[in-house]
Amino acid sequence: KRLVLLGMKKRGFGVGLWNGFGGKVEPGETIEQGARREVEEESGVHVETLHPAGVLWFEFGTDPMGLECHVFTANAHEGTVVETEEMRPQWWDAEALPFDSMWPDDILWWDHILKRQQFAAAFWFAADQKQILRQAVNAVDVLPTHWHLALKGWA
Ligand SMILES: COc1nc(N)nc2c1ncn2[C@H]1C[C@H](O)[C@@H](COP(=O)(O)OP(=O)(O)OP(=O)(O)O)O1
Repeated sequence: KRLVLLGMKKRGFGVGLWNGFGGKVEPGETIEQGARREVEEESGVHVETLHPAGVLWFEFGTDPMGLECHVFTANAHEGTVVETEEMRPQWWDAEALPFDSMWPDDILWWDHILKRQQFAAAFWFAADQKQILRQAVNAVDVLPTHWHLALKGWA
């Protein structure tokens, strides 16, 4: 059985939802370095090797600011998983994630992760951040580097 570590977000954006570990990239970091740091800050473990899995674009209502989110997977970690100020961690069966308590886009691309198929997706949410009004999910051979720009002529 494949297990996946998710964290229950205890504060801030997405509070009350199970999610992967992540956050904003800091100045001077690559996206991958930012992902590694966020995993460490939020779960206590070090993940040396990260596999790029997908890229997501989110927009909310009429907010002109979108969010580009890069999804990585890791098959191994060093250290002990701990609860942190931001996340309460729990292992889940990869085939039975708690989608009812996750961001609503997750169920729409998770299958690509299970199949190890890279993907590029975009979701236009209502202003309430709950309902998805429009979506596009595509398997890709090569992950786009500037997804939010590339998708202008795509979705
Ligand atoms: C809108 O749909 C989303 N779906 C999924 N699966 N994940 C999302 C969605 N919107 C945001 N996220 C992810 C992206 C990040 O991994 C977290 C949010 O990160 P956070 O706000 O905690 O960023 P930090 O830099 O850690 O913030 P602090 O400075 O407050 O620690 O959710």
